[in-house]
Amino acid sequence: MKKQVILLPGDGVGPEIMAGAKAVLDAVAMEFNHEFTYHEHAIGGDAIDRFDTPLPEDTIKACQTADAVLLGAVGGPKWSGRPASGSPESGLLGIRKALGLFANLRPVQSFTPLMHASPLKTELVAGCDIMIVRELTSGLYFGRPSGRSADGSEVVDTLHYTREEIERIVVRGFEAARKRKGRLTSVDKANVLESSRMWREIVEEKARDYPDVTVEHQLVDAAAMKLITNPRHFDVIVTENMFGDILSDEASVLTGSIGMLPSASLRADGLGLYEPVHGSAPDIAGEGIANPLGMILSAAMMLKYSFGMEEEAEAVEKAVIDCLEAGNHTHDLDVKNGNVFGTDMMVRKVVENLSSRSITDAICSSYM
Ligand SMILES: NC(=O)C1=CN([C@@H]2O[C@H](COP(=O)(O)OP(=O)(O)OC[C@H]3O[C@@H](n4cnc5c(N)ncnc54)[C@H](O)[C@@H]3O)[C@@H](O)[C@H]2O)C=CC1
Ligand SMILES: CC(C)CC(=O)C(=O)O
Ligand SMILES: [Mg+2]
Repeated sequence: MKKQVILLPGDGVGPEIMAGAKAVLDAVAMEFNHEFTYHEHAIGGDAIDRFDTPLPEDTIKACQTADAVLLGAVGGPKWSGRPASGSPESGLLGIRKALGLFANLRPVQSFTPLMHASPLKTELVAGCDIMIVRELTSGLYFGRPSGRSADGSEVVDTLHYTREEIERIVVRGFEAARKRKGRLTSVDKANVLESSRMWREIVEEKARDYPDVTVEHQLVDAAAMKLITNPRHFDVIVTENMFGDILSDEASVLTGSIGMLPSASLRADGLGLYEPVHGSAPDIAGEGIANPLGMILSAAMMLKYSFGMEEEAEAVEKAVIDCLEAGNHTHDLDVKNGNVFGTDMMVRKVVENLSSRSITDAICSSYM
């Protein structure tokens, strides 16, 4: 199959891990006889520096006509003085909105070789497998008004939803639960927020169409606690944009590192943008030590969700697990034994599990 992928490396560790995902996709293309072509475009701080805007028109146009988009990360201290509306992060919010990517899937699973890398007890973490379904193009990150008064003494952000926006993400949550263990936890703050009350009503309405799914409601503060005290309780979590953002970083602790978590941001027709859950990690950028696995697993999600390449996606996931089982890891994973590798060597270990020695050498020599 021929597929055109837009690469948005962005800032900080973004370009370092993007190179790793591309190497893994090159291995998949060779092994499964596909042709992936890549076009790189600017976003975030990189786009501010080069084009004076965090989201150039050209980037939006390229993404709109692509088969899928891969994104590294945006942001960093270099651009921290800018107003929210011109920040690197606004470029990311902007591309999600421009492409209509309302459904953000964030799978969180505990990997057996990393069980001891989590600060949580192994008996709590073992067997965790959660899918966070986060609403991505509305809610608190997009509501208007948002801003500061002229004299600087007042600020406002707005949590706004239409019925249709809640319905479509709730349906995604039910659909995901139906394909998994059949349990849906809707997370809200209905004891305080009007938006959450409507969210709850809609979940109850949609539940009638999914008698095979067991539904519960949890308040977000209690859900944050239960994610740590009883993570295996959860199957699918469906929630508002900011709640999902916060809960997914928290849930990453179950896996041992935020560097492990991938995500897919999807539109109804299957167009997707794939990115790791973490940010640009400015504290380690340029050191060549970032964990590339969240980015690589995001590329696996692209193969599955945008290209329908289930077998190829499973091959990448297996290559990652085999790499970890061989004792390989990056510095962020607090594993006692084994080899601590930098980004490039970790990528090579994954590519080795997909390809012959000569192909691995060819791919990695051009990339490292
Ligand atoms: N999707 C995106 O592009 C996101 C961007 N950001 C932006 O990133 C910048 C930094 O934000 P932070 O709050 O520091 O969050 P962060 O996720 O970038 O980093 C948090 C901690 O996790 C570590 N970390 C993150 N990714 C890692 C990886 N792949 N390997 C090893 N360690 C890793 C970092 O070194 C840091 O100690 C900010 O400008 C923020 O707005 C934050 C979250 C998401
Ligand atoms: C705009 C982003 C920085 C929000 C975020 O942290 C995320 O999507 O994970
Ligand atoms: Mg986040």
